[in-house]
Amino acid sequence: MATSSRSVSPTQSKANRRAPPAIALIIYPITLIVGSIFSAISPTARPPSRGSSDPASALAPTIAADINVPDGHSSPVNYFARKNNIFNLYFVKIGWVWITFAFFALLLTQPYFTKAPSGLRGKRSAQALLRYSIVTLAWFLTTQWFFGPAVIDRAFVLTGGKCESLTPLAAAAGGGLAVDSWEEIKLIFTAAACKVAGGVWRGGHDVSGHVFMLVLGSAFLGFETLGASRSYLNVAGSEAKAKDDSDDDSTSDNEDDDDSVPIFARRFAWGVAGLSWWMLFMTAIWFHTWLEKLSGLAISLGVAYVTYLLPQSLLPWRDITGIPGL
Ligand SMILES: CCCCCCCC/C=C\CCCCCCCC(=O)SCCNC(=O)CCNC(=O)[C@H](O)C(C)(C)COP(=O)(O)O
Ligand SMILES: Nc1ncnc2c1ncn2[C@@H]1O[C@H](COP(=O)(O)O)[C@@H](OP(=O)(O)O)[C@H]1O
Repeated sequence: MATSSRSVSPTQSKANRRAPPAIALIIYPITLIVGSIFSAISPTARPPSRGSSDPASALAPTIAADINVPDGHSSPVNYFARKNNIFNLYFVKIGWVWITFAFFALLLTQPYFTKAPSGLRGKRSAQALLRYSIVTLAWFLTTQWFFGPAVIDRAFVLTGGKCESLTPLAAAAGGGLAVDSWEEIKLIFTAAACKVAGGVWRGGHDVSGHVFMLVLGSAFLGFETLGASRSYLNVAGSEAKAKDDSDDDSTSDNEDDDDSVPIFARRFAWGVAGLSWWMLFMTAIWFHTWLEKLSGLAISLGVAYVTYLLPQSLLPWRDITGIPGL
């Protein structure tokens, strides 16, 4: 890397001061640590069979002891420990739809985009769309498809995991899959195909898709909303100052400006980010091992770093992706 791109010019340091704060990301490890500690010490979260004498307990999932056992296998005491809780079904399981809606709501309503000086408007929107594309591509490759099974599924198989408790008959009947031998079923090797075929995805390192998606999605919305809000406050502040300074006996032209739509869009985006955080906390308490949560967190923070923090120090990258609110 050229040293010149790392040296900090006055303009750059001013830009960095206005950039979204990296320290905000600390909320994610804290959430996972607090959730995991709670799950280890709470009597409701800790099943009686897994006492402190079990040396593996620190690495094991808690009440949902086998997270990949199909629904109905156990009846957790807490509503949020159920896989079929309404927030999991209609919010997390289609989480990228909510994140996409919230992002486009910002893009179409925020003065930072809609009231930008001509020339800047297109650039800001294109850079925001690029940032959306980067995080969407990362989400897509990690959880949905990576030239075949997703990164998460490949990691699971590579670390020794497989689809168990599955008979070819059950597979054909349960999933309607055109397979007639166990070997053929194993070839499918995605968590979704295994579940559809009535099997249990067991054995390997199961990176938490929930942790990955909820951290990435909420960080993305947090950075974008914060950027748009800061810019809004600056614009509003300077407009108010200009208004004060001017000779103002006449009625203001701005009186008919309606801020309710941009404000609603920002609240909606914060709402999606906030609910994502809450579901992350629930995942931290009720699902997965420490290590599986950590790997989901590491991948998502890596993507957030490349998209939002690297541009603060690497000028050529900043010129491409931009920084929200600048
Ligand atoms: C100029 C803009 C271009 C954008 C595209 C750029 C490149 C992106 C490349 C491909 C992306 C294609 C799809 C983008 C679609 C965006 C719209 C949608 O959100 S449709 C998808 C809806 N699906 C979801 O939201 C699923 C979310 N759920 C999950 O990911 C998983 O359930 C889980 C990870 C949360 C948990 O996994 P599980 O195995 O436990 O279920
Ligand atoms: N906060 C949450 N609420 C409900 N279920 C959750 C959850 N976090 C994880 N799970 C469930 O735990 C399993 C593993 O999740 P992941 O690997 O994505 O983190 C998934 O089960 P299913 O795949 O049977 O739905 C998922 O639905």
